[in-house]
Amino acid sequence: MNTINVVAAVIKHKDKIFATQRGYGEFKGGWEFPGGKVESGEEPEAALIREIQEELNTEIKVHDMIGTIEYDYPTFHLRMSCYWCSVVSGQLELLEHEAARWLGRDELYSVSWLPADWQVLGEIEGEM
Ligand SMILES: Nc1nc2c([nH]c(=O)n2[C@H]2C[C@H](O)[C@@H](COP(=O)(O)OP(=O)(O)OP(=O)(O)O)O2)c(=O)[nH]1
Repeated sequence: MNTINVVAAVIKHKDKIFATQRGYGEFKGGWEFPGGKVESGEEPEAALIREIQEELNTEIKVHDMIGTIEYDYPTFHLRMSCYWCSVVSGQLELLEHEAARWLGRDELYSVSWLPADWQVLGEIEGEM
């Protein structure tokens, strides 16, 4: 099965994190951390900065890695590294997503996350 390498931004502000709802494709309607595929030869942190600029018109700073999810979807294997991030400049405009929410610790499980994402929520919850 082919593996896709994805990076995801867990953008934190005060005690909330930013979740987005996919606006298109196979997983439309599911909630995720914004990000996307790492291009060949690209450093993960640079890929994440690029993706957030493209999707949200916002410059971020990438902090520590939270963890790497490994998940088998029916047609591909996902390897997704998640990083704590903060906004440097920009307004988190939804250029590709359907909706977004700032979630507090007690609201973390209140959206329909993509299947792979559940793996990392415990880690995030523990560090919020
Ligand atoms: N960005 C992101 N993708 C996730 C998450 N959870 C999860 O299973 N995925 C999956 C969905 C997609 O199959 C894949 C990410 O691909 P993508 O479509 O966002 O990547 P991209 O922006 O480079 O996309 P494209 O140009 O190919 O449309 O990872 C998540 O929290 N964030």
